[in-house]
Amino acid sequence: MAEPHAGTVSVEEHLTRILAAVGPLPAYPQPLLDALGLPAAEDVVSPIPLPSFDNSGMDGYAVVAADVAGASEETPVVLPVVGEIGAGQAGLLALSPGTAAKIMTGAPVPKGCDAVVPYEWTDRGVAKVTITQAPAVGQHVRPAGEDVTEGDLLVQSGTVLGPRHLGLLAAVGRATVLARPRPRVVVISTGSELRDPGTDLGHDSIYDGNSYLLAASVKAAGAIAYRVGIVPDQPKLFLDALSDQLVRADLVVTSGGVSQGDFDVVKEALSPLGTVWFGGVAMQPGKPQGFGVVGDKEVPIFTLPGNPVSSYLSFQMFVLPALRTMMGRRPVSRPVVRGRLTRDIRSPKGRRQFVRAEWEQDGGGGSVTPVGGHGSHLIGDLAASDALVVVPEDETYVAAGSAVDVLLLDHDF
Ligand SMILES: Nc1nc2c(c(=O)[nH]1)N[C@H]1C(S)=C(S)[C@@H](COP(=O)(O)OP(=O)(O)OC[C@H]3O[C@@H](n4cnc5c(N)ncnc54)[C@H](O)[C@@H]3O)O[C@H]1N2
Ligand code: MOO
Repeated sequence: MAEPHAGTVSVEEHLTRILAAVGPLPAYPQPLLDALGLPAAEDVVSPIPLPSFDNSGMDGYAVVAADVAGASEETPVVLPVVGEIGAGQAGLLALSPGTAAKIMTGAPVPKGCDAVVPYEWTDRGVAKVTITQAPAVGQHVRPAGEDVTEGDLLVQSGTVLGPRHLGLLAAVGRATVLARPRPRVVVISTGSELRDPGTDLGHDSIYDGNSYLLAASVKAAGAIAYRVGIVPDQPKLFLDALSDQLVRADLVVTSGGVSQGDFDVVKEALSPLGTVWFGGVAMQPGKPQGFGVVGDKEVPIFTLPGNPVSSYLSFQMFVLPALRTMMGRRPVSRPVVRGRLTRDIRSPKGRRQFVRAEWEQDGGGGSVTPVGGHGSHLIGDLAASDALVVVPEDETYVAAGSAVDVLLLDHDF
């Protein structure tokens, strides 16, 4: 892990320290459905061709095309029916000239057969069949290897596995695919004022929104969230909860208790360990931050500020890139797009400000409208937003109409 650093740092400096301390989790063969949304950690080549054998594309009769070449309504061809071939029940291995066999869609075509006559071109006869239309050579026969050849590269390492990839891997017989596991993330909310949603609220208490905000963000990132119950502002209880949870954690995220208060439990509990840095990052919201490692296995821990918007933003800027690194996803940080600002913005000097906003796509670009105030407690405004306008540290005013950097919060990347 990187040496703890003192004082206020830039967003980039903080992120660089984090990414230096977090690496990809070791890949292992995962059942296909567990790998949905994860990048493949191997090049997958096909062990078999697809189709894997010549098979019928229609329900009908397997024939030798030359036998029925002259068939028409006026000059029907009658052939004896010598057998029936259902999908997955191939009895007949070869077809003699001058005969026909019933065949179902997907069933292997017998040797000697080079066309299938669909039922609609026949009288559907059982002992003998009358054929009134001639198939071309090869018609309705789906040849082996038409789709995929043995040895074809099906999925390149790094491809994020979606339904179509997983369907293809199953179709060639793969039961598992090598992928990095989803990080298991323990989310702990701290604060003696917190109550669980669904319980009664005292005059001085609030509902614990953050553990839901953060755990849902973890899940949205493709990782596994373990939301731990609320921990009151007592360092011993916090350390107990943390050590109970470390056994199942690849990463820990806490909320609250990291600024300058008299009861800042996370800072008080973890500072003596010497493995977690606490300090300011030059951003708003989200100035008070902490990052380091805990436990024998040096599990990375992010101690995020308690104000809901600060917590969410810190997740987006720091935790999300760490999780994506662990899963092997690229890019690790949300891409910046450019948009046109519809209203003036004021911003504090020396801190990069992230302004909650609504994005409106128009043609090739988009416009972006700030939502609500700057306060980092305004979770209502956060929920009404789907974008963040990024105002650089040295700018204190951005005029309506300016082109600005924007982070789109609901975009998959
Ligand atoms: N004297 C100073 N005070 C504060 C400073 C400072 O520099 N000097 N920084 C302010 C900033 S900026 C932030 S951000 C907050 C961060 O404080 P903490 O991380 O210690 O968080 P708490 O004090 O525990 O809580 C802050 C705020 O958020 C509410 N909260 C906490 N947890 C939750 C939760 N799970 N769900 C919903 N809301 C939560 C809490 O009730 C407080 O209102 O510090 C400033 N103070
Ligand atoms: O930095 Mo705090 O997160 O502004 O409210």
